[in-house]
Amino acid sequence: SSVSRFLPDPKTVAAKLGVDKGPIHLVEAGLPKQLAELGWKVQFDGHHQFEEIPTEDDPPIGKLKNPRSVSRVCQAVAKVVGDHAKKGQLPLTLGGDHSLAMGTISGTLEKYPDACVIWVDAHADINTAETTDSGNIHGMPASFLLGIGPKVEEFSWVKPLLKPHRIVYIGLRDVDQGERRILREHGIKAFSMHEVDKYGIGRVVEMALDHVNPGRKLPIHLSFDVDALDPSVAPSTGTPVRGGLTFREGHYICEAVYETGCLVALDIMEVNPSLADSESAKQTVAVGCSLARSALGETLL
Ligand SMILES: N[C@](CCCC[B-](O)(O)O)(CCN1CCCCC1)C(=O)O
Ligand SMILES: [Mn+2]
Ligand SMILES: [Mn+2]
Ligand SMILES: [Mn+2]
Repeated sequence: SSVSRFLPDPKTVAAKLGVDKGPIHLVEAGLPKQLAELGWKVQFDGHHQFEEIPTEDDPPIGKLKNPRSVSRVCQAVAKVVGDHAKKGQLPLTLGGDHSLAMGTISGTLEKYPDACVIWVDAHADINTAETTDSGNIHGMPASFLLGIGPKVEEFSWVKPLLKPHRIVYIGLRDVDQGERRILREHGIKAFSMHEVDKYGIGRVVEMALDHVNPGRKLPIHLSFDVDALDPSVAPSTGTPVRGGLTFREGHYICEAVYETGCLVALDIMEVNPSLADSESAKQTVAVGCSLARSALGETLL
C-alpha cells in the first residue's frame, strides 16, 4: 500500500508567506485517486500543519536561514515517514522544500538502515554550514544525512546514517565549488547532464543502480527534485536551471526505479505553483503527479 502525505514548504511555514501550497495542488489535481487507480491502497493522512515559528523568533544561525522551523518540520517528517515505513507502507512525500529530505531519508533509514538513495536534482544539495553561500537549507540536506561538515546543534537530531557509497545523483548541472570538493573527497558518484547526454538516460540509470544497488537487493529511496527537469518541462520551481532532463528522461528514471521492485520511499519535491503563471504552475503540478505515478507503477503499455 502507499502512503501519501502532503507537507508545506518549511520556508513558507517560517516565512508565513502562505504563497506556496505545492503539495495541496498535487492532491487537488487528483494524485491520491490516480494512485488508487494504479491499485495502491492510498492512506492520505492530510496536510501536515506545523505551528509556525514567526520569522522574528527564528533568526539565522550563522548563515543558515529559518533553521528552527526547518529543523522542526523535518524532525516531524522523519517520525511520520519512519512510522509509516515500519508499518510496511511506502511513504510518498510531496514537497515543498528539498530540505524536507533530511526528514524523509532519516525516516527511511530508521526502518531500512541499508537503503540506498537516488537523488534526482539539478543541484547536489550537499553544502555544509561552512560551504553554503545562500544559507538556504534546501541546499544542504545531503551533508547532514552523511554527517559531513561542522556540527549544527539545531540539526543534531539528524543521525548520519547515510554512507557515501549509498547515494547517487542524476541530473546535476548547478553544483557549487564547495559541493564539488565534497563529492570528490567523499567519492560520491554523480551523473551530471553531461553523462546523460553522453550515455543516454537508460545507461545512466543502469550505471547509477549498479553503483548503489549492484544486486538490486537494497531498498531504494528515490528523492526527486522537479528542478532536475528542464525548466520548459517544470517551470514553477524555486531554483530552475537550463539544460535539464526532458519529460521522458525524468519519467524513465521513475519507471526504471519502479521496475527494480526495490522502491521503499518516494519524495517529489520543489513543486511551487506560486512561482509562475497559472498555466506553468498547472503544468508543473501535472508533471509532479505524473512522475509519482511512474515511480509507483504506471507504465506506457
Ligand atoms: N546550491 C544552491 C542551490 C540549492 C538548491 C536547492 B534545491 O536543489 O533543493 O532546489 C545555490 C547556491 N548559489 C546560488 C547563487 C549562485 C551561486 C550558487 C544553494 O543555495 O546552496
Ligand atoms: Mn527549495
Ligand atoms: Mn534539491
Ligand atoms: Mn534542485
